[in-house]
Amino acid sequence: MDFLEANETQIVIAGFAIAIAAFYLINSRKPKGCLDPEKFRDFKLVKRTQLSHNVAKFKFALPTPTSVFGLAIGQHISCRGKDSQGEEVIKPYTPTTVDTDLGYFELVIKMYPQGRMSHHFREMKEGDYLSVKGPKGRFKYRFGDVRAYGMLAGGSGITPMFQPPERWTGGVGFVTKEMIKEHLPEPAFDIKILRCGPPPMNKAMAGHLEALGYDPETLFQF
Ligand SMILES: Cc1cc2nc3c(=O)[nH]c(=O)nc-3n(C[C@H](O)[C@H](O)[C@H](O)COP(=O)(O)OP(=O)(O)OC[C@H]3O[C@@H](n4cnc5c(N)ncnc54)[C@H](O)[C@@H]3O)c2cc1C
Repeated sequence: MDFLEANETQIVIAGFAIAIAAFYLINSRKPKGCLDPEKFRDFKLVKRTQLSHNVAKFKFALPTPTSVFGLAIGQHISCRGKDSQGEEVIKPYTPTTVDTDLGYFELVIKMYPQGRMSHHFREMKEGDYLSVKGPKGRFKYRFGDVRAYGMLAGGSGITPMFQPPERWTGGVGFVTKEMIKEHLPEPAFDIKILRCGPPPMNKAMAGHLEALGYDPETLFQF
């Protein structure tokens, strides 16, 4: 009996040792990200592309050409800058790139005339550094979690939706109830509808989704 108990203890200890070794092996193989959730880190602006009169794409370099940013799809970052009065300002932004884009990340920013962080981005030149902290956010995309996603986006809320699809194949334009019915998965327990837009749009979409019979449990607002 004593012999059996001693053997069982050894098996349990061996099991623990294997589990710890496997944990370290898996984690040492996982590429480390460049973000720190506690501390701001600086990234160099290497390219700035004007997309319209008030929207620009900002490309930032990671420490090496093979570095991984370390941001799950659907999560965002905090960016720190200075407003026109020289006061510190921190705002959330969602990169349009994903972790398979090695060595860099990109932000698409809409700059408002009186916007505080907009001022910082408007002033940024190639070679300047941006302070970034993260990852942040309640939403985490995991493949297979639901059967289908539906996405409703407007304004700068389009940026989180740029991440998952290679190319947008859904509808474009003023979003009506009919448009939702045509393009989004029908109400069901195993789908998720994501929405991200200006507050009036989010409110209108919430009304349409409720009227169409979507369960609130299947809705997520960024
Ligand atoms: C999760 C998340 C992700 C986001 N991702 C992106 C992204 O990828 N790209 C992007 O461009 N944005 C994104 N945003 C929005 C972003 O965080 C900022 O809200 C946006 O850049 C505006 O910030 P700002 O400091 O420039 O403007 P603010 O200073 O907040 O001003 C916003 C607007 O209000 C007006 N305003 C400000 N003060 C007054 C006042 N006293 N009276 C009247 N009007 C006033 C300004 O003129 C401007 O039009 C995201 C937001 C969230 C929550």
